[in-house]
Amino acid sequence: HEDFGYIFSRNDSLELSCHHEYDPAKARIFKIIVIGDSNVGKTCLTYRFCGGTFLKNPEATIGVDFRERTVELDGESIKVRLAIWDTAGQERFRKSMVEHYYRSVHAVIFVYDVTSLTSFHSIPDWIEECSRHSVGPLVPRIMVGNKCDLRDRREVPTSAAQRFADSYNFPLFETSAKDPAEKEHVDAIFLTLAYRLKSHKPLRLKQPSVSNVTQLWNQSEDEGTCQC
Ligand SMILES: Nc1nc2c(ncn2[C@@H]2O[C@H](COP(=O)(O)OP(=O)(O)OP(=O)(O)O)[C@@H](O)[C@H]2O)c(=O)[nH]1
Ligand SMILES: [Mg+2]
Repeated sequence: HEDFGYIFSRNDSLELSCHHEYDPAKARIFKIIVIGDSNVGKTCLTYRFCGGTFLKNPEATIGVDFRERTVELDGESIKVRLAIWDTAGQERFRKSMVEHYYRSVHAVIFVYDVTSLTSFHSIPDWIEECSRHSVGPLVPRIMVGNKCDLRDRREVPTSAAQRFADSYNFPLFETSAKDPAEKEHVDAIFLTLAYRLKSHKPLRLKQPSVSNVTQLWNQSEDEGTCQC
């Protein structure tokens, strides 16, 4: 079937029927797309979250790579399956897939490379592509600046990225898929999104404990607090 979202839901029900302890009533699956220029580290970030390690020598993504991780929220009471679409940044490897990327998407992660101003300046184009594909305003969007481990090569100051993110009302995170010390932070970024998707309402998030994180949910005053 052409629609990969459909394949996901079929696999989902297959697996659900094989695992008796898995309560389908408590399992929800969300499609998250990871978008941004080629070479910003989308594959390494998603691999870090789903595989737990830094992927050495990744190849440019062709079309899309699917990754998935089930996370437990609120202790173990709620299981959420994150179906992560690691998209291709190179135009020639993505053009036939773009419609599939955006179909029935639940959340969008825009990634840039903090050592590449060009990749940061591309973000408006990615936002524009997203809007063109009728992704609704209620679909959460976040921005991630990757490769923070390359401190000497930084080209995108946090302050500029934060101003930009604020102007779109996006939370901003800066992290590194490579730095092992950032592993928990990468988890926290995806968990943040999972909580938001689960609750279906905007959340005001606490500043994560990792010091070089910048994040904001610029939401209204009457919102809850994330537990991560
Ligand atoms: N130093 C450093 N290098 C990274 C980091 N994340 C990714 N890289 C490197 O950046 C290069 C590109 O990483 P990918 O994850 O393949 O980039 P991508 O965004 O998936 O690229 P496309 O698939 O072409 O869109 C690789 O050489 C990675 O080793 C990071 O956090 N720090
Ligand atoms: Mg890739």
